[in-house]
Formats: sequence, structure tokens, C-alpha cells
Amino acid sequence: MSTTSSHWDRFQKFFVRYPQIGFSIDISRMAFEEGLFDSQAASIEKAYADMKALEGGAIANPDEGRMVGHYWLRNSDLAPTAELKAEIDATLEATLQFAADVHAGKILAANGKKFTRALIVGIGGSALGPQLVAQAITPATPPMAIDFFDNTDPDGMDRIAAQIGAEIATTLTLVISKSGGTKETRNGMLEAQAAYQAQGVDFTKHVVAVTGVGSELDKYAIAQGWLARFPMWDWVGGRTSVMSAVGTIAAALQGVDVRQFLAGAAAMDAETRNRPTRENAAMLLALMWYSAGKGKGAKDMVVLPYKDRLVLFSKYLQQLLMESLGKEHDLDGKVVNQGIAVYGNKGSTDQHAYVQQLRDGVNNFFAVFIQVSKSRDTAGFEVEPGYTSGDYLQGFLRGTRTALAEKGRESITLTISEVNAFSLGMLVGLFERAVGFYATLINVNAYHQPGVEAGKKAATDFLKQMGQVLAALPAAGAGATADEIAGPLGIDAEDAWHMASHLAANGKAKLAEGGSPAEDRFLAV
Ligand SMILES: O=P(O)(O)OC[C@H]1O[C@](O)(CO)[C@@H](O)[C@@H]1O
Repeated sequence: MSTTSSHWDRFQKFFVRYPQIGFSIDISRMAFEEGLFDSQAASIEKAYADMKALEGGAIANPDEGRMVGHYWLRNSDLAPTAELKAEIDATLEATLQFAADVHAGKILAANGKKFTRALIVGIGGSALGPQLVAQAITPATPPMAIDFFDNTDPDGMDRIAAQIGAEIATTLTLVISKSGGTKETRNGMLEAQAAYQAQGVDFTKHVVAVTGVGSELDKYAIAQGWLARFPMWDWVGGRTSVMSAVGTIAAALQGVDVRQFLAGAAAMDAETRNRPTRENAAMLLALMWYSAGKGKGAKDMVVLPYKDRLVLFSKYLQQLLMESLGKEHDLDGKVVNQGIAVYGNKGSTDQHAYVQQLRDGVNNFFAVFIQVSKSRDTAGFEVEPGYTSGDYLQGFLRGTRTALAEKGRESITLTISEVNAFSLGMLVGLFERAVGFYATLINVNAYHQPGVEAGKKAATDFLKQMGQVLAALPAAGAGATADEIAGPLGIDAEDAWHMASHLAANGKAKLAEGGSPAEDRFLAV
């Protein structure tokens, strides 16, 4: 049999489509053995059972003692109690109504004018979902422009504030934080507040909180009398919160058909909940991750959507997979150091960047191509007789897939008919379920993130010590070296040097540079 016909046979065997929702998955270019389905049969069954229990309201996040309910957000009938269902429905309705009232001018800026822009303050799961939605499925001319403070970088915020300029008088800010205690978001909120104040605008009349009831942020919003507050629940993880108020309010303000977005995810949930494994796209994805990485994340996932609108999808999946699966311990407490590294951008652009290495370099990845059938909404345009830009985009995708396969580089191809609210919901739903299934296959808790706490704690210590360093700087004389500053404070000299250097770079200390860091001398200003 020729290579071509064997590819064709394998394609037919491992190509699964859901025509009613315009989706297909092709795993034929993955190098798995068919025996995988049998060898993993017990784990696969357990994954289905775990997912069923999770969707039924089990404590699927044992370390934090929490339910995991993001599937209920798009089908509230699944919620384990009538109270939860009512809360989900009421919150969705309230966010949509709020956005409609903003658009209709029923909720106005402090100057009596309609809001023209939105500024989202949030980080991680409290920003990535709204950013993905804004990039992928907002209308070309959305009812409101949108900006993000998704970091504590003052320069980044200054640039956005400068772009907003006087329009801050008609800008609505959403401060989004599940915990309500994330420092980057707290800082972003205070910076936003200052930007409003600088232009004499009452911040409290322009700001909405999306946060856990009773959180620090919630209390602050109540004390200041903010425009509105919407709840986040402890049973929704930040990285799966795009279908909660976190995502729905920003999306609705942007003119996105939120119900279609939720319907897409619900449809994918329905397709992948009960289907047999060989037809179950979410389980097939999880199994491909398992086979490619030998169940240990040995291969990275390179996400290559051939569609500009999906450029942020790899970034979104990076958090979804790496925060969910990147775990030190398994559920039995054994050290496993699991995870799957995710990166990517978009095709064909990336063919002119790192695809060279993918084809010829270290074979430590598998690609996930995302193919979008419909090229454009507007009339066709031929770049040469008989060919459109969209034909080229398709040609480059197929060509790269073939070129990778020729060199034994694995790939999965997902196809959607077009990028819209429904199909984006489908894709998000697909990967969420695949992550859940894969977590069972490798026996980790996908719903906590203990690792991020270490960095937060170390940063808190660093900042506290930086205050001590500032206070300890000599007011006169030749200044003090990092060793001289660190000694009495009982802190690390390297840290002290970085703290003092940072203070000096930002006008809070004076630096007399020596021949080496140990000879640098610092003075108070
Ligand atoms: O919504 P919050 O509580 O501000 O958290 C933001 C992000 O920070 C993390 O907790 C990681 O530090 C993510 O899981 C989360 O999405």
C-alpha cells in the first residue's frame, strides 16, 4: 500500500466529526498505537466516572474541599441544587441586563453621557477569558472599546490610560477577581481609581466588581458604593470562569451573543459526555496528550490556529492546561511533577518564526492545528487567478501538517466551520473536558494551584524587606553596601542589592556605582 493510501485509510479511521455542530477532530497524524484504547481502558472508565461525579456536584477538588461547577454555567439544569441553579441563572441574567442597560443609556456615566469604553482590571483567569473573547468574537465595530489592566506594570497602565485620555469620563471599569485579594488587581484598581480622580471623575459611579461574596474587594466595593457587584463562586476556578460573570459581563458589553457562546460549550459538553471513546473528541484529545507525552508531559503542545481571531487561544490554553496539570504531587501524594507545556500563536505567521525548529529541530512537541473552514464574511477576492488569500491559508495549514508528518512530527487537527460565539464556546468546552479527563488518566487534581502561592509569598516577603531596606538607607556619608544594609536586617545580601538597585532606579535611593555589585553604595534621597 502506498504511503498516501495508508494515510487516507488512517485518516478515515481516526477522523471524527460532529456535523450538527460543525466540528471535527483528526488524530490520524498522531503516532499512537491502537492498543492505547485497551491499555488505558480502566483509566478511561475512571475518567468518565470522575467526570460524571464532578458534574453531579462531588467534591472534585479535594485539596480545597470544593465542587467544580464550570459545566453548570452553560447548563444550569446540571447544578446539584435548585438554589445553585437559580443563582447561576439570576447572575447570567443580571450581567446581560446590566450590559443592555449600559448600551441603552439606562446606566450612564457620572456626566450623564453613555459609556463608550470598558476597562477590565484582572489577571490570569480573571483576564484571559475576556481577552480571548474580545479578540475572537466581538463584532468588528463593537458597541464599546475595551482595554485591560492585566498586570501591575505601571508603564503598561500608563500607556492604556493615555490612550483612554479624556474618554475616561465615559469609561466603565470592571474589577474582576475571584479571591478579591490578588495584589496585581488591587494595584490596577487603585491605578484606575487614580486615573479617574486625575480627571475629576467619580470612580465609584464608573466601577463594577466581579468577585467572591465577602472578599476584600467585595467589601471595598460595598464601602465605596460601587455601581454594581456580581458574584464569583468558589466552585468555579479562575481558569474556567469565562462563562461566569467574569466573562459574560465583559462579553455582553462588547456586543457578543453570550447565550450562543454558552450554547456552544453546552453542545460540546453534550457531544463529549456520553459518546464512546473512539468518537469522543475530549477523550481522544486527552488520550493523544497521554500517548504523545507518555503520560508524563514529555511533549509540549503547540497550538496553531490558522485564524487571526484565535491568536490568544494558545495563551488561554496555556493557563488552562499548565495551571491545571502542572502538579508536583498526584492524588495519592506521590511526587510526579506532571504537566504539559503549551505555546503557540497563529498560522501561517508562525511558519515564518519557529516552525523551522518544529520540522527539523528537537522533536519534543505535538501540534494542534485549528482549521476554520469559512475563509471570510465578505465577498471573495482573488490574489491571483483562481486563488484567494483564504485558499493560501488553507494551503499553508495542510502543507505544514504534511511537512511535519514527513519528519515524524505529530499533529492533531481540529476543524470548526467558522469563528463565532458558538464555535468558541465549543472549543473552550472541548479543552476543559479534555483537561478533566487527562487529569484522571495521570491521577492529579486539575482544580487547585498550590504552586502559585510560593511565588506570591516570596514576593510578599521581598516587598516587606524592601520597605526595611528603604528605611535603613543611610541619610548621609558614603552610603552603604548591600552587605552592610543586609547584615543588621538579617536578610540576604543579593536581595538587598536588588531592592536598593530598584529603589535607586526609581528615584527612591541614590546609587554610587562601584566596580562590582558588592562595591555599589546606596544612600537615602
Ligand atoms: O481571580 P483572582 O482571585 O484575582 O485570581 C487570578 C488568578 O490568579 C491565580 O490564582 C494564580 O495566581 C489564577 O488561578 C487566577 O486565575
